[in-house]
Amino acid sequence: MPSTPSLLSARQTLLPMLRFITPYRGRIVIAITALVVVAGISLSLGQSVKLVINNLFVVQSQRELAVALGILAGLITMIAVGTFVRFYTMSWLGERVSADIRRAVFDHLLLLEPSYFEENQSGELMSRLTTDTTLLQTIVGSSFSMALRNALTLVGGIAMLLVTNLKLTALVLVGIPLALVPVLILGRRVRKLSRHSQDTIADVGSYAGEIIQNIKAVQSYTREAEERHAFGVEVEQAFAVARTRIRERAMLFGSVMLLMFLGICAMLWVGGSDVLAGTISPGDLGAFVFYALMVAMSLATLAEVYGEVQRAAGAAERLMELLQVAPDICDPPEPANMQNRAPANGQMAANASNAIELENVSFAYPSRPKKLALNNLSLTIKQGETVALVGPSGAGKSTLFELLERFYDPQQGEIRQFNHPYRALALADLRGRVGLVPQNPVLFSADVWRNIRYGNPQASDAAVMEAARKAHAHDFIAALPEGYDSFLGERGVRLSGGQKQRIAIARAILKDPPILLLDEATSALDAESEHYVQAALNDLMRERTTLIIAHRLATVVHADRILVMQDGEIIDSGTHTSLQTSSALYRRLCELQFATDELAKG
Ligand SMILES: Nc1ncnc2c1ncn2[C@@H]1O[C@H](COP(=O)(O)OP(=O)(O)OP(=O)(O)O)[C@@H](O)[C@H]1O
Repeated sequence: MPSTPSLLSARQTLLPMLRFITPYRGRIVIAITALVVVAGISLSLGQSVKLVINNLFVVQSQRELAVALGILAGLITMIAVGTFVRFYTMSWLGERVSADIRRAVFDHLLLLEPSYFEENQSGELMSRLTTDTTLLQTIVGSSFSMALRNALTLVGGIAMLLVTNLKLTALVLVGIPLALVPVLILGRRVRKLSRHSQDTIADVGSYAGEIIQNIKAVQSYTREAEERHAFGVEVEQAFAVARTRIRERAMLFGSVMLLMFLGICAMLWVGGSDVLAGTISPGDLGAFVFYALMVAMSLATLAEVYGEVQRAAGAAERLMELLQVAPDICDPPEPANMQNRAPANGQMAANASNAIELENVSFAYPSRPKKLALNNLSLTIKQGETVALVGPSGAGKSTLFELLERFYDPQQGEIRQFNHPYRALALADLRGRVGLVPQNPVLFSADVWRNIRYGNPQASDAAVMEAARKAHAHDFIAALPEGYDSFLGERGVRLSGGQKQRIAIARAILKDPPILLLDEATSALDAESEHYVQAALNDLMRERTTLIIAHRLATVVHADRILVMQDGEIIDSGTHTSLQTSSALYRRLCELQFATDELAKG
């Protein structure tokens, strides 16, 4: 989404950026002081050059030459020290500010609701977190101080030129506006191209990310050649954009150099003639050339830095844009006070007999606003009840779970938890009371301890092991190569489906929520796994309000109530026995879904 840079957007970008820089005012003052001192001393070097040349060619005195060189050496030492201080402080600032921005962006991302991530690819967000922040680091850490130093040298240099020789200065000053023309024209284009370039790189990243994640699918369908080609096209597109950008930058840099040095040649011609005619001293011409070179160099550097600033402005724009995305789902200004922040089982307030209520809830996913995933749904689940959800694929069972975790807000109707409307509850309170055991549990690339403790970070080792025991997971964990210290997840031990589920169940046991959302695995587990998972679930469900997306006969038979869903509506409810006579859809589902169970039973 390339945007046209405007003054307004620049201001909108820079203002929020200030909040990241102001905490380090002190260091900025130190850096700028060092910078001004160095620039001042550099400018005075011209006078030393004049002294050295005049002593050498005009006075021809060995002693005075030594004094002039001594002064020069002293000044150069001061420049070295000043440069160290400036360089260190500015680079420190660059690293610090980009680290702060990285953290702020990540912290902000964690607040955004899942639908944001459906619309924005993770690869692009990653690229913003890494590439864009690195760009900003260069700008704060080096480009900014380079720009400031060179701007100072430019102004000081022109002043010194004027003092040294008016006629020659006039020549240089004609060259400067000429050099500024390409800077302004090309600089603007560089900024636009830079944003485009970053976007295409992000596309490359997300493409590769998706393929790597799904490498098995690619290989099993032997689509390597196609993917290679498609990725090649992406990379070449990114290269083409980058090539245009660097060509513009190179032209920017080259034309400034050309114009400046042509100007200096013209000046040497005029000045050299004056020295030959005896109207100015060789020292004056020497100092003048020194200042003119300084002015030329600083102008060239400014042109280059300008291009970089444009690039970084693009990066900053994207980052600040991201920080300004307001989460749609967030805490209310004054959350309802639920007395027990995490009520233990059976300790609920006496009036909280309804654990979950849905009243005329209608919901469509933001990406498919026309299709109602839940249609005018009303439902009350009493505390301690076990309710099974059954229904054909696409009926809205998982959607109901998503709403109960408040990943989305319904467009119509209200959801309540223990008599409090969802929108009045703090998210941490609301989600703290709901435990989810998903069909495909997520394991992080961390050890077993951390994976189970995700349910409750404060839990002691003993509590983690106790939860694992209750989830019938302790024995297989103990048999892992490093027991509870074994790494799971992406780069760790691969666990079977049943084992993963038991880890997820242990996590939920540790969290100890009053409401439980269970999404049973559809894939058949082997008899032994099934037995352990079922035993673990039975332990977990005891004394909790439980809502299960059921795929197994054993589950529905034990449920207090079964809800039959179709097309986002609850079309029937009752017990297994009553539904078998009252609901045709339920009977059909039973025949289809539970056929395997019956088969297994013999
Ligand atoms: N993130 C999403 N964005 C847009 N539409 C979605 C999204 N997730 C689900 N849907 C749609 O919402 C409807 C309900 O889907 P849901 O996943 O709740 O069904 P389900 O009953 O859980 O089915 P299954 O048993 O196959 O998981 C479907 O039409 C589905 O295509």
